[in-house]
Formats: sequence, structure tokens, C-alpha cells
Amino acid sequence: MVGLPARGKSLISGKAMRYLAWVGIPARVFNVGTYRRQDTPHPNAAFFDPANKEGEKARRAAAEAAVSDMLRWFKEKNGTVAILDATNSTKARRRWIYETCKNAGIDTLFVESVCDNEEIIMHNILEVKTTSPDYVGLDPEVAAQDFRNRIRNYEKVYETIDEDEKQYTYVKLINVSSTVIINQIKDYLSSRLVYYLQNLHIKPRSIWLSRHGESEFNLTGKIGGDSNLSPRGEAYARALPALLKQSGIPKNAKITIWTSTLKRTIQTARHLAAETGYEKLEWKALDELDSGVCDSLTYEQIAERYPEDFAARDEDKYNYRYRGGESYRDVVIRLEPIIMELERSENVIIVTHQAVLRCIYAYFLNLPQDQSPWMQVPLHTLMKLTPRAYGTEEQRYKANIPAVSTWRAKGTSAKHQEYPAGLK
Ligand SMILES: O=P(O)(O)OC[C@H]1O[C@@](CO)(OP(=O)(O)O)[C@@H](O)[C@@H]1O
Repeated sequence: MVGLPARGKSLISGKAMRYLAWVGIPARVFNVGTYRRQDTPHPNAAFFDPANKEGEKARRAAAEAAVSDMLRWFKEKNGTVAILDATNSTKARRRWIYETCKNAGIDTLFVESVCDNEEIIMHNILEVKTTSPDYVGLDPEVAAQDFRNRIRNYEKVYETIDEDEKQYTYVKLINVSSTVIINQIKDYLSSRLVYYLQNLHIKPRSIWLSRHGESEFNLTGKIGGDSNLSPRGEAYARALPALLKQSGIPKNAKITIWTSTLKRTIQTARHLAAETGYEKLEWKALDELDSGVCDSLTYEQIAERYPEDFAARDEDKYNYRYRGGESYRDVVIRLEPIIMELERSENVIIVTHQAVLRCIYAYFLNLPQDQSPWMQVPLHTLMKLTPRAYGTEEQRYKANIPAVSTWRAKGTSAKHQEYPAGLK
């Protein structure tokens, strides 16, 4: 990362790491501030003055410690993408990083966040003064003033990436991707990352997730298929507009409704679209996990007809691929364009399926692959996710309409049960 303090570098680092981990690429953030805090936990702005030799020395030592841990991580833990989260604000510092990585056989991609929009900077300063461990226990106004002085100290020596550095691979994000300058991108992974970064925005918004209403297949415990809603599922579809309203919609917010191409999600969103006039899009990529030869069977029938497959799925549910069908890993790959589009979008309500919802949820909440396929996602429940600078907030709203439970615990083929109304 490259950029002055309060330019959203840590936010970008955290998001990029979450995205990479979700697509299965081992990634880690090395935050130089964390290393510096070991010796200097609560520095004031003077510590960052370029004329302060002691400060300069301590900061260089922190950067060296972070880079050496980073190189060790690449070597010993087989890491793929390390994100060095620091200001790296001078050409000399960047040359050192570039050379050090090159000598270790590691490619460098500099991501500079440039921002001259006062509103965004103020927003970031506010975020920092309330969350940074540097300022714990300090009066927020004093912290904000000190932080502004710290930025001024960095400005004295800050050199933006320019013509002299055109041999480097870099991307410059200007005012949160309003303008993006890309230089010397040479491989697929970097171009994917750049595309991801290009889609990010920081406008406040929410994403609502819901499964379709209870379907005829859900009632009989059959998986897959393309059945209609049950009468209770239809009742949920009718209740959805009020449930969405109850969850809190920002004034004048424009919401887009996304469904899969299967009947049960389209029927669930039908009344919502009609009552609100919100734009509606159908995505093939949101269709349920394809259960191949097991489509339209119950879990009990699968356990009976394909006992080895049933056991293998329990053993490693994320990677198990149904014969002629998909695994959770496959679903994540086909959902990548959905995530890109979601990052670009503002308010969206997605009406989809159990497995697909788990994958999207795992991206936002950073859920590990061995847990996400087992997550409980009850029917007739609306989830509201609100991305914040340091994580995603979640709220759940349950419609008071009973439905079966389609959740199956590991190691059982137990028949589905009624899901009691009002249960959280
Ligand atoms: O991965 P598991 O836990 O089997 O959950 C996925 C299953 O959920 C179901 C319901 O049992 O999805 P859906 O929400 O579309 O009804 C099946 O169609 C699908 O195979």
C-alpha cells in the first residue's frame, strides 16, 4: 500500500484480504503500525516529523520487522499474497521494498490511494480517532488534532508514484476509484485484484439476503429441483415487503432486487417488486448449488443410494462435488462476478438459496471454508448486512410464518423438521 494516513489503506487491505481468502488464495496483511506500536504504543505527531531522527529510526525498524516477517510467511507458510499496509510514502522506501521482494523472488504490486476530497478525509480521520489503538483513552478532539498534525508531517516527505517509477507494477486509486491509473499489470491475479479494487466504494449502503419462501420440495425434504412455493412460502413472499420496511430502509434509498432464475426465488420476490417498483434482475449465477445425480432426492435417499458420497460430503462439505454437479468451491467461483457487481452496487436485496446464501454471507462475514457450508440459514428470515470500515454489521428479521427446517447436522440424515415460528 502507498498513501498518506487517512486514505483508507487499512480498509482496502482488509477487504482485499477477505476477497482473496474467499476465492481460496492464501493472503495476509502485515500492518507496519502494529509492529511500531510494540515499542511506541501512543506516539504523538512529533514522532512522525521527518526531522525527528529517533522517530525515523523506530519507524524504519518497524518496517524492517514487518517485511522480514512477511518474507518468512511467504517461505514457510506458502503464502501467495501479502499486503504490506503502511504509508510507504517515499520513492526510497518503495525502491527498498521492490528490491527486497525481487531478491526473494516475489513480485510487487503497489496500490496507491490518493485522496484530495476533504469529506472523505474527514470521514477517515473520524474513523481513526475513534478506533485507533494509538489514541485509546484520549479526548477525541485532541486525538483528531494530533492525527491532522501527523498527516502534515507525512505530507512534508510524501512523493506520489510518478513517471520515475514506471518500471513498477502499480495501481493508483484516486478519490476512491473515481479515477484509476494502472501501470504494467502483467498477470491474471494482479488484474483480478485491480478489477476488484476498481469496484470498491465507500457510500453507506446495506445488502439484504433472504432465502426463497418455503418450497414444495422443502416440504418433502427433496433437494434441488425447480418447484413452486408452498402456501406458507407464498405467505412469506407476501410478508417480505413489510419485513424489508421493518428492517429500516434509508430515506430515498433505491434498492435493486436480485433473484436466481429458479421459480421459488422469482415467486418470493414477486410481491416485493410489484409493491415497491424496485428494479428486478435474475441471475443464473444465483441458482442453487447443482446436486447432479442427487437432484430431487431427500438426504435419506442419498444416504441410502450413495452412502460413500454421503460420507465424503460430510467429511469435506466445502470441496465435495456432487456427481454431475457442483461443490461449494465451484459455487464460490461462479459467484465471483456477483461479488464484483455487489461491490459496485449500493442497496441490493438478494433472494436466493441455502448454499448460495452461505457463500455470499461467508464473503461479507469472513467465515472460514470449513464452517460456511454448515451455517444455519432458516427459511422466512431476512438478513440485513451493513458494511462498515472495520467489518460487516448483521441483523436478522424473522417473519412469523412457520416453515420446515432444511438444515442437516453433520453425520445425520435425519428427516427435516418443522421450524417453530418466532424462533431466532
Ligand atoms: O449444502 P446443503 O446443506 O445440502 O444445502 C443445499 C441444499 O439446500 C436446499 C434445500 O434443502 O436449497 P433451497 O434453498 O434451494 O431449497 C437444496 O435445494 C440444496 O441442495
